[in-house]
Amino acid sequence: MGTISEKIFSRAAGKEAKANDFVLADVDYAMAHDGTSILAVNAFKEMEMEKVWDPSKIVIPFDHIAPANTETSATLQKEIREWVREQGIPNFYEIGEGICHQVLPENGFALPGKLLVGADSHSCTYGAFGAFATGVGATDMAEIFATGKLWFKVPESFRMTVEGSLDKHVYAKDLTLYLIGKTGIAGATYKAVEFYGQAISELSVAGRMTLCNMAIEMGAKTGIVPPDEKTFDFLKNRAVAPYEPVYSDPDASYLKEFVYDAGDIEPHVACPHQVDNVKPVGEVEGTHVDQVFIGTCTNGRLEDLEVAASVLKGKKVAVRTIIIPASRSTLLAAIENGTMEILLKAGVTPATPGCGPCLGAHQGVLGEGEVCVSTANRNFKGRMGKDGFIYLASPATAAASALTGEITDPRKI
Ligand SMILES: CC(C)[C@H](C(=O)O)[C@@H](O)C(=O)O
Ligand code: SF4
Repeated sequence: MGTISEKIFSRAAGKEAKANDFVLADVDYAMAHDGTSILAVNAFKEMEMEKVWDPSKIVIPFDHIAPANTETSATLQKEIREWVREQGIPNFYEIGEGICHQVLPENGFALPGKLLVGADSHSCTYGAFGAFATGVGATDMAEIFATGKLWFKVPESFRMTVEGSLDKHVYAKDLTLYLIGKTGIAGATYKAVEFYGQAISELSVAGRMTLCNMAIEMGAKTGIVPPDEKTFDFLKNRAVAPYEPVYSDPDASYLKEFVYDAGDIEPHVACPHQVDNVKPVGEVEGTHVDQVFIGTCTNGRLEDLEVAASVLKGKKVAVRTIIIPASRSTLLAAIENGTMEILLKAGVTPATPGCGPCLGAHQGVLGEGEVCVSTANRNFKGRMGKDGFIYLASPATAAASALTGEITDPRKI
């Protein structure tokens, strides 16, 4: 019978949908942020549309260059705010509320069985809740704004199982980088990757978000973790609508199945300039570091900040270290439980919840030849400054490297 994707598309298209079918599907929630909504809004206006299909289903967070860094971005943001007001879109999140991929789950939009589409490639993050969630371009988003529908080719699915438990000092990010290293940046192109196994069930909700966030980095259309009690607990008092969890059938058909052993996974880093250039941290230990960045939609959640604090507690960073909580509520929680104080005393520089320097626009871009250990999801050439070098790592590895000024195995701190 069906995979999770086939089942979600069957419901959303109102007829049985199988892998490779083309379907016109009803989108449950649509997201566009300050970086992409202006393009979508312009395309929407060009279509001579007046009203969006359903203002309550559209979510607009301001996170990418927030607060604005130039007059141009300030003016574009002003135009989006005006459009949001005109359209009566209630789910608008101002600068400082956080990164779109944190804001949607926290506010209960990322729900099992739903179809979510975002004008951002890391919208696959919501698959951590058993949704089918994917990124589209601005003109597709304009189509959704207008009609609430979009054409999809139902993806074929991969089944990735990670058996056993991760070691104590190995985190969701290490697991994710390991899987991307095995699959390659194009190894799962246009596939939906379903994740199974003990190591996946043992991941926290935040860890599952880290994993699904980076599904796109193996080329996947989305990554999906089947929802369980942890998911339902997280959604209690948050879900904006009733939802129905969807699971694959025992005889569902997968294009490929992969089985990995969590015991084989150690701390990993993705070396410049490609996300699948993944190595165990030991192979690059000692590499000089100029900046450490802990944050983003991949690893800016409370547990990530807590891990960093556990490494930095009572010590001082040796290089400039920027820490950006993924959302206002993450920042508040980190203040309330003392995490923020530990980090500040260790010498880190905080910034407004949002994307920060992740996309190379502001708040910590790199100088020529500089090296950054970052907890983000992309390390392409030019990503954080045109001649910078980015090593992607877990918050533990990033914090350990901040203490020494060189890439450091967190197990040795
Ligand atoms: C700006 C936006 C379109 C982009 C994306 O889609 O991923 C950004 O979030 C990124 O991570 O590069
Ligand atoms: S934090 Fe980085 S990867 Fe995530 S949405 Fe923002 S720019 Fe994109």
